[in-house]
Amino acid sequence: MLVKEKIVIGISGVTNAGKTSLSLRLQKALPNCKVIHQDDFFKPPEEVVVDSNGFYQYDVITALNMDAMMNVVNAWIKDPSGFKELPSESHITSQPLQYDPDAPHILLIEGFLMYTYRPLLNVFDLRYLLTVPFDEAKRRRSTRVYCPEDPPGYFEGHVWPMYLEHKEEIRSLGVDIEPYLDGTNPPDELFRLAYDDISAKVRRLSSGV
Ligand SMILES: Nc1ncnc2c1ncn2[C@@H]1O[C@H](COP(=O)(O)OP(=O)(O)OP(=O)(O)O)[C@@H](O)[C@H]1O
Ligand SMILES: NC(=O)c1ccc[n+]([C@@H]2O[C@H](CO)[C@@H](O)[C@H]2O)c1
Repeated sequence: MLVKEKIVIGISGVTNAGKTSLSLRLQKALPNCKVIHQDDFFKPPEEVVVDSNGFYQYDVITALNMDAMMNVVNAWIKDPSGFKELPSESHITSQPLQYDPDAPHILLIEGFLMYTYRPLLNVFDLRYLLTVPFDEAKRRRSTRVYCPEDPPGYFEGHVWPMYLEHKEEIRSLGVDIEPYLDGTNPPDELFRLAYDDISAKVRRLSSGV
């Protein structure tokens, strides 16, 4: 008998910290686990504000369709084993890769801007933050192609300052965060650190001891 049958876990952190890679690995290893990616809910460019430098303001909450994201989250909360009420399952991984009828359902939500958005903040049972320093985040980001592409100076002029503001807001709100995960760990080590911490806490939350 489970004390808690549904557990929602946040994997947040700066751009390119490794959130997507880590979440997909965790999904393969955790029982009854699905993943939602916040990046799937960006508004189209024509709905994103452009500042006086010509920078699209992508790294703020208004660039995301959070109502649509909350609809998917709430659909999982209502019925973690199916999404019959949604027209499409495209914004959530379709099926868990590990089944265990005696284990709770787990939802991993990964995204860069989640712990200052109150409707989502209150849904999490566990909140993780992946950190990487400025130089590493910038280096990794320079290997990626976003749509629209990052213009010169975008990382220093928009992405990183917005991240710092977000981190400060998390601190000032007093949001509870699990021990930070160091995203500069090699992928296997990072996975092991996260998996061990999450599985111990899921066991504790679901059994009530
Ligand atoms: N532990 C790691 N060590 C080194 N590089 C990593 C690690 N994890 C991911 N990467 C690399 O960093 C880049 C970003 O990874 P990933 O997409 O998982 O991060 P993210 O935090 O989801 O990024 P974004 O917020 O931009 O979507 C990729 O090029 C990936 O190969
Ligand atoms: N997915 C998108 O529409 C998009 C477009 C431009 C930039 N981004 C970046 O994604 C990161 C979060 O993963 C943010 O740092 C955005 O700048 C996303």
